[in-house]
Amino acid sequence: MVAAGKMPCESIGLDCQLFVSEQASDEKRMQIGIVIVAAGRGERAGMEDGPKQYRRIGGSAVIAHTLEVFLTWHRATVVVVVIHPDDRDLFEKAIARISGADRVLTALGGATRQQSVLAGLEALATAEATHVMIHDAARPFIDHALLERIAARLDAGDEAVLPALPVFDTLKRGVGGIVQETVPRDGLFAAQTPQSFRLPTILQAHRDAAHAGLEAFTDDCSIAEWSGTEVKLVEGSPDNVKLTVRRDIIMADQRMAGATMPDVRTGNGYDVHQTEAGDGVTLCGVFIPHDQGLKGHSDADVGLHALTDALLATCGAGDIGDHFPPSDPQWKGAPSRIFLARAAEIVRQNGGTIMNADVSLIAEAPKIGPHRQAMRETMAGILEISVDRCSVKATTNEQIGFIGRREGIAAIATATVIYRDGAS
Ligand SMILES: Nc1ccn([C@@H]2O[C@H](COP(=O)(O)OP(=O)(O)OP(=O)(O)O)[C@@H](O)[C@H]2O)c(=O)n1
Ligand SMILES: C[C@](O)(CO)[C@H](O)COP(=O)(O)O
Repeated sequence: MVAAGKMPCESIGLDCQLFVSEQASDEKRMQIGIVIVAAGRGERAGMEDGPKQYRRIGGSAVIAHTLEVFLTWHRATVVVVVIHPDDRDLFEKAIARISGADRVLTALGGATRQQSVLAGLEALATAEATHVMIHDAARPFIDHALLERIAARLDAGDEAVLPALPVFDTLKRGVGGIVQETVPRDGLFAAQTPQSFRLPTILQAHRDAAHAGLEAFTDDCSIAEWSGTEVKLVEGSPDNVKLTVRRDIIMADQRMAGATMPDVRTGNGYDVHQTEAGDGVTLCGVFIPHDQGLKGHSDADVGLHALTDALLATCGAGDIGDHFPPSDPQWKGAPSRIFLARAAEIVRQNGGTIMNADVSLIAEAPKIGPHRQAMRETMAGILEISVDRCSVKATTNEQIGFIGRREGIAAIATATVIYRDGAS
């Protein structure tokens, strides 16, 4: 249905590219651009932890959730995000892991939401869009079903569309803590976003309002109403709440966390060391008396080396040689538990929880079975996880090849890690 392509553009704020999609013929007449306003300070939510649109809910910034919904909606052509000039770093960090984020255009916002929207509309006007959906970054629970309901109204020719829900509470007007009157709620609706328009209509209305010095509009439909445009109501979504106060963010975090798919990653590792004359080998942290030793810069523990690589692989952190180069004399004869502990630390620093560690040892001798439990307990101790999450298996090489000739011992390992925030 949609073939996405890139088109270079002049960025207003940051380097960027426009996201352009070729619509199927039935939708070709309409190009729906998106403006997401994210330049507010979020004072009502408290500024101690930064503007609310960059606070984390369910492991990602609020704005990342919002943006993802639009970037994955097949009818969105151009996406403009309006940011505060002080928030460039916060924005880039927040969207770094979103697929398609490199195709987002940014503009710089103003002191009021109204000014920020106008900046976004002006940016959109330079791109190919016939219609626009204007959305609050602070409404991360927007969904495709609501976008489709609104788009259907635009397809039908409506100039201005407002998603809204009827007000169910009894409404009071109060002054100084005293109720003055009960306000009839019949016909009253709570306005949501994305408020959606034919682009030339709302752009002109916004420009006219600004020229007239009218700066107190809190939403875009008010401006359309002021300009004499008929605004059609569509049913909003009860989930599409705006995060306004601190409690909203806490609730949103709990809700997102419950809904977020776990980010489960697996990594594998392999290691081999040559045998040499000696009196024993260290495998998975356990010394086993034997008629051979293992040659290596450290203690040559192939099991823990393979597992170290497997863990590093779950967060793209390179391999054991990157962190503990064999050329570095400080690792001479080092116990390999140091390497594994460091890999576990790196995983945790990236937001990972180690779920499982599995090592297969491939050795003609010594016999591993009698030591397997001690090995599992050693691994569990180093990784600080329970023993039932650690596994050690062993096999001979059926007397074939270098392992079969007792010239070396090898290990392969698999690690499973769940990441909360996405590894960085
Ligand atoms: N100057 C502004 C003010 C608001 N917004 C955006 O408009 C949306 C809705 O505004 P609101 O919830 O009022 O956000 P804030 O202005 O940030 O909040 P507060 O009034 O509590 O400071 C938010 O996504 C906000 O970032 C904006 O882009 N530019
Ligand atoms: C646009 C809006 O989200 C619709 O409900 C709302 O008007 C923003 O107003 P606020 O007063 O800045 O919260």
